[in-house]
Amino acid sequence: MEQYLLGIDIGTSACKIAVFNREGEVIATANGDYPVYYPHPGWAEQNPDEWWTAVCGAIKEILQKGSILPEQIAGVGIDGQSWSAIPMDKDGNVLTNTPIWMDTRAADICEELNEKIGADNIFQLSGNSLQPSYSTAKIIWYQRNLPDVYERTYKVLQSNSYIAYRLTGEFTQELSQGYGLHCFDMRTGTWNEDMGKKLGIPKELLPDIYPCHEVVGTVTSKASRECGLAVGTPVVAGGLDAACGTLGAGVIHPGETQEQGGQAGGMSICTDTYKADPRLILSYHVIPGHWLLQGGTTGGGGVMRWLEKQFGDYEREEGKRQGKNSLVLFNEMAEMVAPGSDGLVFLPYMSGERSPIWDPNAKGVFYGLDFSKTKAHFIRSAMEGVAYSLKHNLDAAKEAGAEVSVLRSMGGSANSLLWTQIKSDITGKPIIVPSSDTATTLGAVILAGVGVGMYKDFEEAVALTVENKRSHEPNLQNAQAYEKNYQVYLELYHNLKETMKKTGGR
Ligand SMILES: Nc1ncnc2c1ncn2[C@@H]1O[C@H](COP(=O)(O)OP(=O)(O)O)[C@@H](O)[C@H]1O
Ligand SMILES: O=C(CO)[C@@H](O)[C@H](O)COP(=O)(O)O
Repeated sequence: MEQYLLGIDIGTSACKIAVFNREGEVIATANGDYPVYYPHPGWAEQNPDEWWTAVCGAIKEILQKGSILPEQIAGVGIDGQSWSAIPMDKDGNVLTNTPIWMDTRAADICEELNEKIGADNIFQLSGNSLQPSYSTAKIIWYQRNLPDVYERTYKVLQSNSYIAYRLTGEFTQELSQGYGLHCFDMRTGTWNEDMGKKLGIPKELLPDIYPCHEVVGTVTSKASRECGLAVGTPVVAGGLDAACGTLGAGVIHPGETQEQGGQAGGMSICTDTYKADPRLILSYHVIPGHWLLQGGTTGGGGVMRWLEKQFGDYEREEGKRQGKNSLVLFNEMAEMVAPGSDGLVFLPYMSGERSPIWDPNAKGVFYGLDFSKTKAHFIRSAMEGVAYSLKHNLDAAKEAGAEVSVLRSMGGSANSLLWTQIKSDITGKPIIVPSSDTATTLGAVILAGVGVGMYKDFEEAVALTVENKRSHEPNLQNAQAYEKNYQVYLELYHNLKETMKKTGGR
């Protein structure tokens, strides 16, 4: 009976489940959707129980459609979106929806803590500046605004650890998501009790930390009844989605870099020495002894999803007639517009903005409208705006001493040849695409495979499983149009920053 590995990705737009064989071939995939709730400006929440329901549905589907026996699954790896803060009671109940990585409701708390503790003291320990998107201030927000929830909280979990809990009944934290909390010492990978006290986060709320590939438990009989996996199937601690996607894109050596096009956009540079910058994001990689210097916008692939939802009724219908995805039609339209979108420039700050500007008041902007502009211009300029944010982050990383030569792209946006080419042209970097939709689950599966001993180590796993599908070289003919627009992009935010504060948003 051939043995397989199962990967679970708790993405922002959906959970993605995939079963792989040892060689990294996809045996079957299934997705399960769930909503993001935006109850107030600046808020963005999800219901972790809805993640679990979607995961169970997708696992059952995958076992059935892949004709896979539950006993064939040798191990499970889970990755998840960053910076959730799931308050759990002792019996394993979720006490309220979790604010997700886009949520900026705790901006005032961050200002207060930065003032009181010293922004630099926080950064020196955690390698990250204290910003509302991270998990830290969300916990303090519960304390102040939902005291009943806070009182009943036994442990705070992250997205992937929550699914690990539902599968195994174990409360855990793994290294790569430690960066969500500013009492996590980024040099030693341990909780720092002293900083926890200063921030107001007692150590008791935080689970023990495990290496990402360590087996933390096995599937319980309750979980088996709910999701269909066999009782006793080993589950590893798992990791951050960006870090698993980085591993699944084959990025395991210093200097290698992943480009991420999920709901969020961004990049992750692999380092084997501690290299932090307050404008960027620092986490542990999911492979031991390595860090990821990351940059991330709030408006990555999600911008295209949003445009499609708001303005894609016609393409959705037409797509059905032509047997094409509406996003494929969006791509075809954008290809008809010249590089630079005839001067239409987009700022992708769709839920405030994360690195490198860290501004919860930042807003999305289309600049340069006139009567000649069409829907196709909006689509292309949205793609270009996301690519400018990538360049902005890469430039900040270069200033921090992390030089990048090649990008390895993953995530839904990497399905688009046009968007990937635009990113290559705007950054001036060659881009390799190993796999777009399954890189992240592959990373989770590699963790499981190393954890249960199916692979000797990460080198062997990556050599066996990661395959380059296509590559893009930067087209320098487009450089001038893009460079001009990039300067406008930078100036727009600079000039609108104060105005953005006045128009609310949080
Ligand atoms: N052909 C395409 N062209 C442009 N964008 C695409 C295409 N296919 C998928 N996407 C984008 O990919 C995003 C989903 O990527 P995914 O990696 O699945 O995200 P997440 O992990 O955040 O749920 C969507 O927001 C969608 O806009
Ligand atoms: O913050 C990060 C990585 O540090 C983001 O990548 C989020 O984890 C969201 O990921 P997606 O759901 O968009 O894949």
